Amino acid sequence: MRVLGIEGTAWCASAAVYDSETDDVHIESDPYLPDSGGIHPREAAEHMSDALPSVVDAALSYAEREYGRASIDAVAFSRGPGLGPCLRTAGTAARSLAGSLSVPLVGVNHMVAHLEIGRHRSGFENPICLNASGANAHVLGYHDDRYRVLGETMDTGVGNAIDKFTRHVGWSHPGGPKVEAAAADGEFLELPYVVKGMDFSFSGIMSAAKDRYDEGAPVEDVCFALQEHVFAMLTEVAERALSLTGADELVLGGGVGQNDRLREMLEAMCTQRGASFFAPEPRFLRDNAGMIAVLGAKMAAAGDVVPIRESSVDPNFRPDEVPVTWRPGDESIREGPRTEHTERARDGVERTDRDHTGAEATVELLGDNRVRKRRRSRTYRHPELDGTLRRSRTTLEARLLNEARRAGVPTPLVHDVDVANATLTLQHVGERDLADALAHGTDASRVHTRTVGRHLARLHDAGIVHGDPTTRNVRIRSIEEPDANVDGTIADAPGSRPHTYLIDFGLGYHTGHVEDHAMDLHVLEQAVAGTAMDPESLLDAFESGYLSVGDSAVIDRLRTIEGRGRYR
Ligand SMILES: C[C@@H](O)[C@H](NC(=O)OP(=O)(O)OC[C@H]1O[C@@H](n2cnc3c(N)ncnc32)[C@H](O)[C@@H]1O)C(=O)O
Ligand SMILES: Nc1ncnc2c1ncn2[C@@H]1O[C@H](COP(=O)(O)OP(=O)(O)OP(=O)(O)O)[C@@H](O)[C@H]1O
Ligand SMILES: [Fe+2]
Repeated sequence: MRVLGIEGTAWCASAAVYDSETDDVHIESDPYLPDSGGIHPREAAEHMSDALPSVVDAALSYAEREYGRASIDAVAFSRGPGLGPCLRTAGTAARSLAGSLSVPLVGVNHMVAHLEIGRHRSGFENPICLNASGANAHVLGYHDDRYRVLGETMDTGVGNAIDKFTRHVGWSHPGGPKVEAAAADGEFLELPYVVKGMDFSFSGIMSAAKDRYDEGAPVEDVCFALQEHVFAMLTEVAERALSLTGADELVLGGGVGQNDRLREMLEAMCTQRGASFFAPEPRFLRDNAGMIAVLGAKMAAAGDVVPIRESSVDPNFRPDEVPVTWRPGDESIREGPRTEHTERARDGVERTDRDHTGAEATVELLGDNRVRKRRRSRTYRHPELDGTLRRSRTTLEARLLNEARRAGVPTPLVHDVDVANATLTLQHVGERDLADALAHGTDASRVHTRTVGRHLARLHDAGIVHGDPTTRNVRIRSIEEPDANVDGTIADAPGSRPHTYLIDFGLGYHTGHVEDHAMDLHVLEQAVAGTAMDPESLLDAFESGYLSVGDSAVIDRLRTIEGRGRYR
């Protein structure tokens, strides 16, 4: 099959021809470069209408030369996300071409295309994908017929964040390559580092970077520090996603993926944990119609075409809204191939009797009902950032584990704290992780998730957030008669051992803000929705547990967070 792809979400007017027999992708692009400042939506739309006809002509001439007349079988275009006026221009061009060539039209989600091109070029079966583009930043995994958003930016996209800093220092758009060049001569300085579970935010680090520059720090140093912090955050969340799902393949997508330092960090992280990493070549990372044509061919082959009258564009098109028609539905990130350590990590009850390597730490069983948790040095991080993070998270975890227990939330006892070696000796609790139980979808899982809701509400009431309440950070003990206990009350029976514990408080902090509390719930719900069987009833149980103790304003805020168009 041969597909003509059209890309026009924002800055890049592009057309491509993909031949699925030979796997050849020919791309013609004409970028919009603003004279000053960032991307102006009106100028970008004007560029799109001026430039698109000629790149389409060039792509069609190529197709005719290579494959002969009438060689195109379908036209694929980006339906969103992106700037409305640009999308509409590209959509109109695609519709009229499909009409004049008398071929079907395929509406492609641009972010899924960034992901699928990596999967296609790598040959990986079931990777986690990190999309690091201008207007977006998220980690995705395939589960239950959709690409689930496992984590994402809570404010701007990663490239836009970097571009805002370079505008502040007076550099022209795009800023990413300039920051990369300047960073080569820079030295480390400390900036904020914000990871919440698998979500992250850039606003704090960007205003701190501007402040450091305004205070006279050398711009090379600020650029160096920006890259070290921002890319370490992305690498950390990618590793967390691998750890949560047990996947052992990672692909990178998006324009910021052209950055050597980001690729180096991701490569190092994957090597350290025995996973495979792939980044497509730069022409497929930045916006391009090649990725639209390649995904368009897969969709067309699956019959996933769109009638012209239903082909309107969607500036807020999220990747998890796309029904994935071109992959077998029974594939899931949960079922992905396993490395030796994830095999051990995912084998159910026996897991507790073995040592374990998490995203951050190695947990060793010591006998005597104790475990030793050591935060390993991560070679991808700058040594200074690495040391600070490991030490501060160790101290914080010890303190918050104790405070949480005083607030009535079951946590392991802290037997010993060795900050210099980033090591804690803790009570061994529970029999397995909630994540392993959820994969089997039993009634008892609902009891446990309801209890997690109550635990988080108690924690929040005490002014603490967990910061990373994924299903790997809940330890459970089996409940013999789950049906008799569906209200989850047995944890409270006097003298009984708890059946649900919270662990891993290294990302926790003190706060009374409803927004921060709601983020905790969001992290838990993303983890459940992204990996569990029958997530709906689990989420209901979780929220009713939370409401039985906590503030309904937090649940209201959670709905707002979920509904937010977060990309700016
Ligand atoms: C919706 C769509 O229009 C949007 N497109 C987009 O963001 O363009 P993309 O090509 O994926 O990424 C552009 C960004 O990529 C950054 N960039 C390019 N080269 C870079 C480099 N060497 N280092 C860091 N950032 C780089 C630029 O500064 C710019 O912010 C998206 O994919 O989110
Ligand atoms: N006190 C404990 N009792 C029993 N098992 C534990 C305990 N602490 C940790 N574990 C086991 O070790 C695993 C990793 O621990 P933890 O989550 O604290 O480390 P981590 O590296 O921060 O993990 P991640 O970042 O993947 O959540 C847990 O999922 C759990 O299976
Ligand atoms: Fe893009």
